[in-house]
Amino acid sequence: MASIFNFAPTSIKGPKPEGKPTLTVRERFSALRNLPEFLKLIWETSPSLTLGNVGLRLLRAALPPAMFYVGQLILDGIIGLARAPHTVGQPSLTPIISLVALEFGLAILSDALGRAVALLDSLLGDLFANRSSVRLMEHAARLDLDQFEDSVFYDKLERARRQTLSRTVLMAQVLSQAQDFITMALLAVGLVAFNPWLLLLLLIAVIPAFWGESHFNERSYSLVHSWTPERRELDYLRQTGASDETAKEIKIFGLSDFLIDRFRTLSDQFYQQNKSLVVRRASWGTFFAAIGATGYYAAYVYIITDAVRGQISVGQLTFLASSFRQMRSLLEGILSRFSSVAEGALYLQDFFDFFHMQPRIARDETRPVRPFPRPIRQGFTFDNVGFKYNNAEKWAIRHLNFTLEAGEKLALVGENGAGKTTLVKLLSRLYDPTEGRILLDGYDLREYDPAELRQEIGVIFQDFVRFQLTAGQNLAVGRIEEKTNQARIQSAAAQSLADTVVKKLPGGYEQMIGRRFAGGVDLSGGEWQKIALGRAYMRDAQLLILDEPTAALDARAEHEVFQRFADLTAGKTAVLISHRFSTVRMADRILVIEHGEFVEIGSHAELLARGGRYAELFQLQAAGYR
Ligand SMILES: Nc1ncnc2c1ncn2[C@@H]1O[C@H](COP(=O)(O)OP(=O)(O)OP(=O)(O)O)[C@@H](O)[C@H]1O
Repeated sequence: MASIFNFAPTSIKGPKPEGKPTLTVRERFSALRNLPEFLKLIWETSPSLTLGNVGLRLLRAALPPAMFYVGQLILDGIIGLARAPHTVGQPSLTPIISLVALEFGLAILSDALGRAVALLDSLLGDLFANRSSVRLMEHAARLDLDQFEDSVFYDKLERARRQTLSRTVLMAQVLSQAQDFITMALLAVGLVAFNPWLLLLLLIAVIPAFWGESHFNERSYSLVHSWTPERRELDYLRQTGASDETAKEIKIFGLSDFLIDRFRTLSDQFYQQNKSLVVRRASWGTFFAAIGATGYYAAYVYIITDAVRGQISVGQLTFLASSFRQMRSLLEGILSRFSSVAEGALYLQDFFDFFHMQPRIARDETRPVRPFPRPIRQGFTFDNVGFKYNNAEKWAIRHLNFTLEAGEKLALVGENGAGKTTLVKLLSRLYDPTEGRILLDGYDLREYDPAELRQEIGVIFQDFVRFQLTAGQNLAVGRIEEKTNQARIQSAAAQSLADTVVKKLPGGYEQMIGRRFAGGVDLSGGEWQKIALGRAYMRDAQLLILDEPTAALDARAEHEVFQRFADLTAGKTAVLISHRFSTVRMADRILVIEHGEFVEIGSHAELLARGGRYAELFQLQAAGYR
C-alpha cells in the first residue's frame, strides 16, 4: 500500500503521465453495457419514484414542440387579422386570446413538471446513494481479510465509494437523455417536413463539439482513475494530520510540517495536471461551439430567405427558427451528455468491479456443510500447514504439525514476527493455509460453515478495536445479538475485571468511551484491554483465543485475570499468546515457534527440563527480574 512514510522511487516525483492509455471508441461504447444493470438498481431502489419520474419526463418532453406550434398559430392568426379587409367589421380576437391562454397554460405546466422532475430526481438520487452505501458496506463485510490487505482492493473500494454519490447525477443524465430524445424527435418531424437537409446540417455542425466533449471526458476519467492511490493518500494525510488518534504523536514528533508538505506536493501536482486538462477543454470547447453556431446561423439565413420569398408564413418562420434553436441546444446537450453518460458508464465499471469481487473463504453452496461439533472432541490438527501472505516473498508459517487438543490451554511462544498471530488467524479462518490443511475433529476446516466456525471461536487480538461506543456496547460487540442483555454484559465485565473500569465511569455502562463524540471519556491502555477481554466472555465460544491480552495490564491485574481465566474456561479449549512467561507457564502445554516453524511443544516443566529454546528464553526473562 502506498504509504506516506514510504518515499520509494515509485512515489510521484515528476509529472505523472496523464492517465492510462487513451480508450478506444469501442471501449467507450462498450462501457455503456453497464447501463442496464445500473437502471435495474435504480428501479429496485424505488419502482414508484422511478415510474413517476419517467412518466413526468415523457409528458414534459412533448411540451416544447406543442408550445412552438401554438406560437406559430398565434403569429399567423395576428398577421391574418391585420391583413383582413376592415370593411368586414371588427374581427374577433377570441381565437387568438384562447391560443395565448393555451400557451400560458402550457408554460405553467412545463415549469411545474420541471420542478416535479427535479424533486423526484433528488429523492430518488438520495435513496439510491443510501442504498448503494448499504450495499457497499454489506459487500465489504463479506470479503476476505486478505482482500482488505491489498492496495488494489483499496483502490477499487475507494472508487466504488466515490461512485455512490456521483451516480445519482448519472441517473438524472440518463433520464434527461431519454426525455430530450423524445422532444428532439418531435421537433425533427416539423423540420424534416420543411427541409431534411437542414437537419443534416445541424447534425454535422454539432459533431465537433460532441467529439471534443467525449475526448476530454475520457481524458478526465483517465486522470482521476490513475490518481486513485494518490487521492487515497491525500485523504489519509488529511485524516492523519488532524485526528484525535494521531494528534499526540504528531505534536510530540513535530510531524505536521512533514504531513502538510506531502499533502501540498501531491495536491499541487494533481491541480496542475487537472488545470492543463480543463484549460485545453475550455479552449477547444469554445472553438467547437463556434462551429455549431455557424451551422445554426447558416440554416437561419436559409429559412429567412424562404420567408422573405413568401414560401413560408411568418408563423412558420418563428416555429422553424425556434425549433431549430431548440434542436441545436438539445442535440448539443444530447451529444455532450452522451459522452458524459459514457464516462459515467466507465466509472460504473469500477463500481460493479467492486461488487463482482468475491470472497474465497465462503460457504460452498454446492456441498452440504459439515455440522460443527458440539462439543469439539479431538481438537484442531495442523497437518503440514504453510502460509504466505499476499505479495509476500517469505513464508509466515511453514511445515507446522501439531494438535491443539480439545479442552487444553495452549500457549504460543516465539519472538516478534515468529508467526503466532498468523497461526491464530488461520485457526479462525480469516485466511486459509497456502499449503497443508487444518483439521477439526478429523475433517478439513473448509468443510465447515465459516460463519458457524467463527461463532464458536472468541478471539481478542492484540490490536483490538477501540470502538467509539458506550462501555456496555464495547463489551457487547463480543456477542452483538446480546446487546440489550444487561445481565450478560455485566457478568462478562466482572469476569474480565472490566467492571472496575465501568464503576469509575460517570455514566457507567451507558458512558460513551473514546474522545471522538460529545461527552466521550477516554480510557488508559490497560482499562481498554479489560473491556476488550470482556468481549471474550460475552461469547459463548468453544475455543477462546487471547492474543497478548494482558500486555497493558499491571502485574496484579494480570495475575488475577489469569487466575480467573483458568476457572472460567474450564472444559474449553484456549490459545494464549504472551511474551510474559509468568502467564505462559500456566498453560497446559506451550508451543514454541521460530521463523514460522515448529520448534518444540510441552508443559512448562517438560520444556525447562529439556533445556531447549523455551528454557533459554525463560532464563533470559527470569534473569531480567533478578
Ligand atoms: N498482513 C500481513 N501481510 C504481510 N505480511 C504479514 C502480515 N501480517 C504479518 N506478516 C508477516 O508475517 C510474519 C508473522 O507475523 P505474525 O504477526 O504472525 O507474528 P507474531 O509472532 O504474532 O509477532 P508479534 O509477537 O510481534 O505479535 C511476520 O514476518 C510479519 O511481517
